[in-house]
Amino acid sequence: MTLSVKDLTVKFGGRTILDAISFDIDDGSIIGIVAPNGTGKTTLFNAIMHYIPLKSGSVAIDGKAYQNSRKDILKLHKKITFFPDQADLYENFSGREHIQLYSEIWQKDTSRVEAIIDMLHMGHYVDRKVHTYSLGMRQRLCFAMMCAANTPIMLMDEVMNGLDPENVNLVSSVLETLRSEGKIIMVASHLLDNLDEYADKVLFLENGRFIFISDHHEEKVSYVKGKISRQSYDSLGNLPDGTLYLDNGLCCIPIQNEEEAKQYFSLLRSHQAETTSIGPLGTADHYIRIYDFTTENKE
Ligand SMILES: Nc1ncnc2c1ncn2[C@@H]1O[C@H](COP(=O)(O)OP(=O)(O)OP(=O)(O)O)[C@@H](O)[C@H]1O
Repeated sequence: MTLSVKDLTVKFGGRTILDAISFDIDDGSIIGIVAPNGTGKTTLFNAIMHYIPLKSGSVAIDGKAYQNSRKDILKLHKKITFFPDQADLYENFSGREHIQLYSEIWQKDTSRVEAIIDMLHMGHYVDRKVHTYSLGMRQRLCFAMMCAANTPIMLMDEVMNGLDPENVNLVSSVLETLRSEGKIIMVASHLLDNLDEYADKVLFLENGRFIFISDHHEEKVSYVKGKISRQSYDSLGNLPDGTLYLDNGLCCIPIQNEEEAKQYFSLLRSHQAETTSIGPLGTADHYIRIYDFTTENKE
């Protein structure tokens, strides 16, 4: 299965939020979408779902484009689900009733309900009414509802919101299981390091377009990284092309081999660098590089 978005443009009151965006995603993929607040991540999901009527561009699954008609939208929603909004939960229903409802509507089969509850460790609270749930409990319920709908394409907006580290790990591992079952999953998230753990690619949105794609399957340049003051950085002397000094004080020096790694590691340490490490640039590093306009590259 392939989800194809072509030339998608969305404007609100003359302001362009998405500017002729195009991409294809094949099954068995998790794609992260990152950008600062208010950039257009949710708008992209709303447009794919046709919650916003498409005026320009198309959304197709396996080459079939879906129009704005009620009939087409119903067909589309059988294949794609959007992470439920916590505000849409029924306060006087139990978690189990929500999971059953989603299973009935999308799959006409409730046989997986118990397995989903076990998988997400919800057994101790799922029979209580939703109005007694904490933020994290509600979030896990919303995720369980998506698992119950079990559509081939899943749009996860801020899926990790309000989850503690243990539950972030749990939901991350379930996302990986869903990918291995062949799902297409898009995750808009501000948990940047977490995306590095499971996303196949991370797309960076700015001014209505994806301006950078970090492909986790491509071979990456390795860097020696360390946090140092601007003053210390300026006194480091000649550094290789491609060295970055990010606005959070992280100095990233590209290395070709172990010898260079040792050389620059010692150099950073001798300049009182904190938290030195070696590795490729992660999503968080790219985020600072891309969205912080005071970032400089050293010649
Ligand atoms: N229905 C709407 N009418 C007018 N403007 C809207 C509408 N929905 C969103 N916007 C605007 O579009 C821009 C993008 O909003 P969107 O919710 O897509 O951002 P986001 O990247 O998901 O942000 P966040 O990280 O805060 O969730 C914002 O400036 C927002 O105010």
